[in-house]
Amino acid sequence: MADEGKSYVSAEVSDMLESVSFLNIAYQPLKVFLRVRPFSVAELENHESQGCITIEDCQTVILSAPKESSAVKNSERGIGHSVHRFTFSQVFGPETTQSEFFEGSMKEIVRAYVNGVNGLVFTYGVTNAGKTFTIQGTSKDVGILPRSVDVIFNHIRGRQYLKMNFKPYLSTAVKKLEEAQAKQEEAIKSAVLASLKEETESISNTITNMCGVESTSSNCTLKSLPSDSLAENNFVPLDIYRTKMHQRMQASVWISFCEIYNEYVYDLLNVLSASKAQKRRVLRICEDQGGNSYIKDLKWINVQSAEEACKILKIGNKNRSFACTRMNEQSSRSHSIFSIRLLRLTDEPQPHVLGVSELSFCDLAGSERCNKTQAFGDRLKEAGNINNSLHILGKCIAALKQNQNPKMKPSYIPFRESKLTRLFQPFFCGKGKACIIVNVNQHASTYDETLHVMKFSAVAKQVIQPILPKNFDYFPPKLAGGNSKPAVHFDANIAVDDFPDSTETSTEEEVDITILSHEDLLKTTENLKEKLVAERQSKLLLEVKIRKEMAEAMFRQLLETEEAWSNRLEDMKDSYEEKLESKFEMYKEAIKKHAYVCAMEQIEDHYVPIEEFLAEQEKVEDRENKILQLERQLDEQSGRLLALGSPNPDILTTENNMELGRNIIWIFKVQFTLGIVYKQATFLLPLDLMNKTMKRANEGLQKQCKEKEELIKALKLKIQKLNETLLEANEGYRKMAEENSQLKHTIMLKDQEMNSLQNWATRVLELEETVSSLQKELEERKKHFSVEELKQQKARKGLLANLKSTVAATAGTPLGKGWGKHEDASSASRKHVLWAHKAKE
Ligand SMILES: Nc1ncnc2c1ncn2[C@@H]1O[C@H](COP(=O)(O)OP(=O)(O)OP(=O)(O)O)[C@@H](O)[C@H]1O
Repeated sequence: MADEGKSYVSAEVSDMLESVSFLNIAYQPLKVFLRVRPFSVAELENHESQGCITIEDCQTVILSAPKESSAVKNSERGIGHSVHRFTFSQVFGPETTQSEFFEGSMKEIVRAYVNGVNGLVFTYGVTNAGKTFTIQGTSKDVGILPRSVDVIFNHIRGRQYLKMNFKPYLSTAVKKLEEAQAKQEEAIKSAVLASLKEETESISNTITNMCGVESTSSNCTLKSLPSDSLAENNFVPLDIYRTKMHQRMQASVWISFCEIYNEYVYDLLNVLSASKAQKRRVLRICEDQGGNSYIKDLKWINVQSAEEACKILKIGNKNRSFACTRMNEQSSRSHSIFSIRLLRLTDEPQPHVLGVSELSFCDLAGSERCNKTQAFGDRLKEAGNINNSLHILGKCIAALKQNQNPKMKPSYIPFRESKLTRLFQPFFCGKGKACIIVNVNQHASTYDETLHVMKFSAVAKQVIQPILPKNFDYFPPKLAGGNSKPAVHFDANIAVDDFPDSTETSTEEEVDITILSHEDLLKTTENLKEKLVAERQSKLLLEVKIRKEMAEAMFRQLLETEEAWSNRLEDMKDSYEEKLESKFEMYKEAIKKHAYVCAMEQIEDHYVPIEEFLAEQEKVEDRENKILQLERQLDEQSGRLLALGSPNPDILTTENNMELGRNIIWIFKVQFTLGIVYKQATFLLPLDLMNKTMKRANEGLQKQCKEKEELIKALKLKIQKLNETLLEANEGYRKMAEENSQLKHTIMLKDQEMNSLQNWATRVLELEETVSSLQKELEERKKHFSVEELKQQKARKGLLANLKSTVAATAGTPLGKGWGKHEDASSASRKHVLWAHKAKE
């Protein structure tokens, strides 16, 4: 049995954790929850149940491959196992209710979120595994998203900031809006809400029932929820996490909903015209100065109740890309991201922002293979894009896991290769807590896909997540006021309770110094001086520490950026090289093909099969032989004829002896062999006809000879033509050689392109130089800072001298007045020094 998903973290990572402990970064393993969905009646009837998944305990499941699965076939071939064991942060069986699941998985994240820590939850699994059910649920049985919204609104109840003049901006910033802009926001919200028809409000009604807006007690849900639903779901009150919130704090909730479909980002809250013919606008992913990704121009809608939030969820769902696959009638074909930003503001007439935290729910598209869904055309393209982005997510998780092992060479994490991972990147780099919900069904038919999902989660479970300390601003927020001027300063990860209350005053400052004696005053002055020095020293130390941390963080960021760039360059170089090589090959092939086709065409025109040619040649030789034979025969016959022309006396005697008037019968046997035909002719001729006959035979033979000669001529002509064809083929070959040389020339040009790529590499070197110059600058700044330090010390000495002389000079004057002036002057000079220092910085 393969044992997967165990935590191998402690031994490997402890060294690394020690080495970075000075940065006070908290590390915690990524939480991975498994939810097994129950069978539906139809599935049980289809015999989908084959005992593939067995829950061993609350953290372990065992997967046993069914007979038809590839896993069984592979294990029979000796590749892999047919039984696998996986461990998770927690396993939720098919009988788990929505509320139990929310309790077990989301508690920690939502609690951290309302206290200012960002959170990301995403569901991973094959189509029809219950991802959407887990996040959104049904109108009767809501999922983790509506439940989290409910907890958030219960948490901020009574302290909601109802105006819309503070709005989330970029990735972690807040923008202060003018009155007109705030009104515009209200109009946008009304337009979005108006797009939802009245009759489709069942979810939100349920939520209204659940949270019972008019009710104030924490168990209002129990009171207002329908009794049957309560019995069915064993519902647990949602607002049990109502934490002690600073009474003087207000909160404003903003919501966005988008989808990544075929690697394009779309805003699901964009109101489209009723005709639906309008094309959806594609949004871009950008980065702010801190390197945080955000979706440019994404709509953020201010919501003031859980009901409104659910309406918005419903509106977004209407615009989502669903399709009917073979495995799920309403399959999500995109990754959807529902985000809630909580702005924490001070409770003042002119509030200022204390912090922003974000909670995102990402419902990933199903990770099925294309053949299982029987996808074609658009569906196939979707499946390809879904699989690609999930594959890159898997690659990032694997690289994160590898990089946490200090013994292994750090590998490049391809966050930028897909939109999804680009948006998730900050969560894996310390922006907040992330958790993965792995959804699986128990179908035997999707066993192989489920096994794949489990393997992904086994790797994910070993990832250690860094959580940056609250005072460590790794992602410095850009802050903008009404006119995009810097307005408010806050740290996204600082909890409200951690903020010092600026309105509180020290009791010491409130002492009336006019009632003190001269000695007491001197003592107080001395005390104050000491305190001042101590305070300054501690501030300086703090500043040095902060600067050091900042410098280290910056340096690290620079190194990371440099590494990322050089990796990217390497990748680009490799891919260009690959592309060039494949193009060369393509061109080569194309030219070869072209040349071959041309040669074939030429040959086809003049083609004489070699067998035919040889047969013709044989025939010619045959006929030549026959002609020779015939000539020889002719000679013989003409010799005989000549002999007959001067008759032998013996013969004549014999002839005389023969009957007069009787013709002498000469029997000639003329054998002709013309071509393939053998002809035997027997002539019985009277002597006087013989000459004529011979003459005719001679003529015939001559005619035949002529014919043969003509045939020979024709054959010679054919041979000549064949020779010409050969010459042409030769010419074609020569042209091909020429084209080949042209190709070589092209290759040379491509080589030059390669050289230009090498110039890129030189640019990398230049970048390195820039980094070193930045380092130098940093050094200089440090030096500068120490010089400033010296100056400040001098100013401080001058300040003290001033103080002394003023005390001496005011010995006879009313104390309060002189002291007050002196205080003003010294604070002015202090401010002056500080301003000068800031300006130099
Ligand atoms: N825990 C559960 N209890 C009861 N029914 C469930 C559960 N999980 C899922 N279902 C039901 O299974 C079906 C498929 O679930 P769902 O649509 O959530 O799958 P999915 O993984 O989101 O699929 P896709 O990726 O195709 O969108 C739905 O009808 C849903 O109601």
